[in-house]
Amino acid sequence: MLLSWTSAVVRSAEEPLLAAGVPLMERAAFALHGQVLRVLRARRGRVRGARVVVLVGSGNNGGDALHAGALLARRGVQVTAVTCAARAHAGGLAAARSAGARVVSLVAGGGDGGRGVPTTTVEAAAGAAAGADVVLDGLLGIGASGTGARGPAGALVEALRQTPRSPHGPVVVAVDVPSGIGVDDGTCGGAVLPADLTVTFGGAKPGLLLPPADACAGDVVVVDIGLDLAAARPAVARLAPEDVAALWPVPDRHSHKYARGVLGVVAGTPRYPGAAVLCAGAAVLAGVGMVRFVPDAPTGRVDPGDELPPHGDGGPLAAAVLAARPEVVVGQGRVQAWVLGPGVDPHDHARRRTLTDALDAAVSDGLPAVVDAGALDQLPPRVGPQVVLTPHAGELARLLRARGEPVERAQVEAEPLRHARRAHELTGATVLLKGPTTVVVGAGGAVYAQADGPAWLATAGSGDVLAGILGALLAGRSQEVADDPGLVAALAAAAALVHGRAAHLANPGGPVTASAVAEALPATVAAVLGANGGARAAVAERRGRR
Ligand SMILES: NC(=O)C1=CN([C@@H]2O[C@H](COP(=O)(O)OP(=O)(O)OC[C@H]3O[C@@H](n4cnc5c(N)ncnc54)[C@H](O)[C@@H]3O)[C@@H](O)[C@H]2O)[C@@H](O)CC1
Ligand SMILES: [K+]
Repeated sequence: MLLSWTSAVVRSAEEPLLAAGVPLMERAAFALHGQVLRVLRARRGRVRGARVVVLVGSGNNGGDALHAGALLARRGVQVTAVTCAARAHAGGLAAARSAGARVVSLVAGGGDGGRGVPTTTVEAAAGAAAGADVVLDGLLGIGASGTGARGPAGALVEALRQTPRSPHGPVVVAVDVPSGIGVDDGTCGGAVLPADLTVTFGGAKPGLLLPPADACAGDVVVVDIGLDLAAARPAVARLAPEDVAALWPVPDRHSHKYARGVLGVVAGTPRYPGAAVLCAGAAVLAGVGMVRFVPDAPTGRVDPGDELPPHGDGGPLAAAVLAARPEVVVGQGRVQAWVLGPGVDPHDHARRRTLTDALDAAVSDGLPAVVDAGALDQLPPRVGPQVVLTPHAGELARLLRARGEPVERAQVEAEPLRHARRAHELTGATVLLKGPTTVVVGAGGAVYAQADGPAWLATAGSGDVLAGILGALLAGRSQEVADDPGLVAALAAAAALVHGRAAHLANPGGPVTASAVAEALPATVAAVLGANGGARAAVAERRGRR
C-alpha cells in the first residue's frame, strides 16, 4: 500500500529531527542523486559526461536539487543549475559551485544575493534543458502556495511544456513533487512541470496519488529520510495487489454458495440488456457465491416468495442474462448485497419500479449496495456508508446539483477529491468516483486513489463490469461490512484495482472490450491472490481438515 501524508504532517515530522540537527536535506539529496545515477545508467550506460540541468526555486526544494547536483558533478556529470528566483539555498549553491557545476540565473543578480551569477533567458534555459539527459525539477516542493509555479519559475515551466517531448528528450525527475501541483489536494491549476519520475522524501504526498496531478508524477519512488510517520494519519492511500489479496473473500472447504455471498442485481432493461449481462457476468466471474438477477414483475411487486420462477417468467432481459451466464438465478430471494442501476433507463417505468423497490429494501435492511447509473437519481437523502455510489464526473455533478450544489462536470474533473468528499458528506454513502484515477471516499475519512487500468478501459460497459466486481466483494464480505462500514471504501478500491488489472490482462497494450475485461477476471483474481492467496487457501484447507 502506498500511503501519503499532507505537507503539514510531513513538516511536523521533520521538525524534531531538524531541531536535533539531523541532516535531512543531505539524506534527501543523496537519495535523489542515486536515483538520477540510476536513470543515467539506464539511458546512456554510463554517468560521466552526462548532462543534467537543475531547476532551482527559492526554497529547500531547490536546496535538495542543488546538493544532488553537487554530488552528480563530483561523479563527472556536466551540471547546469538554473536559479529562478532572487534567492536560492545558500548551502546548496555553494556545494554545487565547489563541485564544478555551472550556475546561471533567470533573475538579474538573482540566486546568490547579487554575487554576480550570470543571467540567462527562459528560452536559453529551456533549450539547455531540452538537450540534457536529465532535468532535475527543484522549483517547488511542499512549501508551494497555490497551484502552478509563478514568476520566472512559471515562465520556465511554460516554456518547457511547449518544448515537444520526444523519446530522445530529457528524463524529468521531480524533487519531492512535480513543481506546481496542489501538493495536498492533487489539483493542477496553473503551470506544472510533468515528471517521468518523482523522488519523494519521507512519505508520498497526496498530490502524487490524486487526480489530476497524479498524471504529472510519473513513477513515484519514496525515499526514507528517517521521518516517523507511523503514528500520523495518512491522507490518501493506494492499494497494491497484496492489500487486495488480504481483502478478497477466499472460500474454504466448508464454504457453500450462500455462505460465500449472494448478490442481488437490478441492471439493464429489456431493450438494452447489455449492462445486465456484463454486470451479472462480472460478479459471477469475480467469484461471488451466487447472483440473483431480479426481473420486473409482470404486474406490481415481485412476490418475495418467488424464489425460482421458471426462466421464461423473467422476460427477454432475464433470458439474455441467462443465455450469457447460465449460473445466474432469476428471481427474488435473500441476498447479502445488491448492485442497483447499471444500464437502467429511468424512462422504463417497470424497470424503474423494480429498482426503487430493491433500493428501498437494501437501505431499510442496511445491506451493502452498489448504487450506479440509473439508481443514483433514486438515492434517498441519507444512507449509510455500506451504500457505495459509483458515479463518473458528470453523474457526480448531477447528484451534487440535485442537493443544491451548483457544480459542473469540469469542476468535478478539476477537483475530484473535493467533490467526492462533498458527496460523501451530503449523502453519507461511500463514494467511488470513476475516472482515469478512481477516487474513493468512505467512512472515517478514508480516501483511496487507484490508477490501475489502461486508458483503453474507458469503453462502453466498463462501469457495469466494475459494479459487478464490487457487488461480488460486498456480498462476500457483507458480515464484516456490517461490523465495520469503514471496510467498504477499501473494498471499493480493491474492486477498482482488479477491474484495472483485468483490463491489462485482457489485452496488454491494446484495446479491450468490457466483455473481455469480465472474462479476464478469474485469472486476474488468481494473479492478485498469487502466492499470498495460495498460502491462505492452504491454511483454510488445513483448518477444514481438523
Ligand atoms: N525542511 C527540511 O530540511 C527538508 C526539506 N526538504 C525539501 O524542502 C521542501 C520544502 O521546502 P520549502 O518549505 O523551503 O518550500 P519550497 O522549496 O517548496 O519553496 C517555497 C518557496 O517558493 C516560493 N513559492 C511559493 N509558492 C510559489 C509559486 N506558486 N510559484 C513560485 N514560487 C513560489 C516562495 O518563495 C516560498 O518560500 C520539500 O518539498 C523538500 O524538497 C527535504 O530536503 C527534506 C528536509
Ligand atoms: K519539485
